[in-house]
Amino acid sequence: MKVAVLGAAGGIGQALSLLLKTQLPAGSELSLYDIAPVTPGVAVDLSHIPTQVAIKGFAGEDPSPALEGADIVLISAGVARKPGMDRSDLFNINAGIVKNLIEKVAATCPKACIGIITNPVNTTVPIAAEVLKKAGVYDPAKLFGVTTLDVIRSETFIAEAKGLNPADIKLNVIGGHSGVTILPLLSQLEGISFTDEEIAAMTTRIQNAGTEVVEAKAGGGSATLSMGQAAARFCLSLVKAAQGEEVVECAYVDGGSEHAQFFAQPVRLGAQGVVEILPYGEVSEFEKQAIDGMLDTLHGDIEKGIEFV
Ligand SMILES: NC(=O)c1ccc[n+]([C@@H]2O[C@H](COP(=O)([O-])OP(=O)(O)OC[C@H]3O[C@@H](n4cnc5c(N)ncnc54)[C@H](O)[C@@H]3O)[C@@H](O)[C@H]2O)c1
Ligand SMILES: O=C(O)C[C@H](O)C(=O)O
Repeated sequence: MKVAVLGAAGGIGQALSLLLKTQLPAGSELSLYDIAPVTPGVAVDLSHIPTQVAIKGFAGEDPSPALEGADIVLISAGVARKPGMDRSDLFNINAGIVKNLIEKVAATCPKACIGIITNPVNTTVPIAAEVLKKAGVYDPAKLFGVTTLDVIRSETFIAEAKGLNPADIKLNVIGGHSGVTILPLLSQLEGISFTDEEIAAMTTRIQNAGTEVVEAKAGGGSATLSMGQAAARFCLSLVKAAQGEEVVECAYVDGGSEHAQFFAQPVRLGAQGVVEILPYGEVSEFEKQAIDGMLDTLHGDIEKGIEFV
């Protein structure tokens, strides 16, 4: 199993690469790519950690050498938010970066599962889909917007609020990955009850959690360490699924929703990526209204990505 991380010298890329170096199964290969010249050095640094995961770093304009033979490609290359910005403000720079990188993925490892972390995810994933379609290699079962950070934040905040172990919290977070398009399905939590006020406040906190980090970092970027953990969890789920384990994760995927072409919801993973896009189940009236309320934004975000390519 070979995993390529594009954007590997960045805040997320380095944290993610560290977690993968220590947690991928023995015999795996890790390939780090970034335009930053430090990237081979990041790989040398990580290579001194005693695990049976081979690691190599690549810098420069062309990611192709890093992509050769990759089974999984995780993309966090691009710019991050500063206070006062929305994720959509990153479109002008990140859309082109994702487009160029996906063209190389299409040419070099067209059968790889691709996890897009680069924001705005609601739009960069449709961009990736269009690029792969143009290259004639699009398999919707293998393209994911990584929304796992919304899931782990929900697990953390709910456990904190209710005095529980976060490991015991299991929930779906659906929609997309920005503001009102992030919807944790709190009504589905078994054995945990919330007042209407608590539901509204918890939903808002989860939706604004990215901004909470951006403001706390005061111009120094957005979530990197928690995102590294989230992306590692998602990647390790893909690896487990490839090895025959039954795994379900929420992700932003193509073609499983009545609401929008791309929608985050639970997906059952297997050796070839998505085996089945699962229904997200019963929702409360509050959640139904929240789904209706996110759709204009989500459709606009998706359209912007499709038009870009
Ligand atoms: N999906 C999510 O939940 C989530 C969470 C946090 C951050 N993000 C997004 O992830 C992205 C990266 O965030 P970060 O904090 O790691 O940023 P960062 O600035 O620390 O790192 C980005 C890296 O991308 C590299 N890069 C830029 N252009 C490149 C190119 N063309 N090819 C290869 N590498 C390139 C840079 O050299 C840098 O090392 C941002 O867009 C951010 O908004 C997404
Ligand atoms: O908020 C951001 O800009 C980064 C990321 O999407 C997050 O949710 O933390």
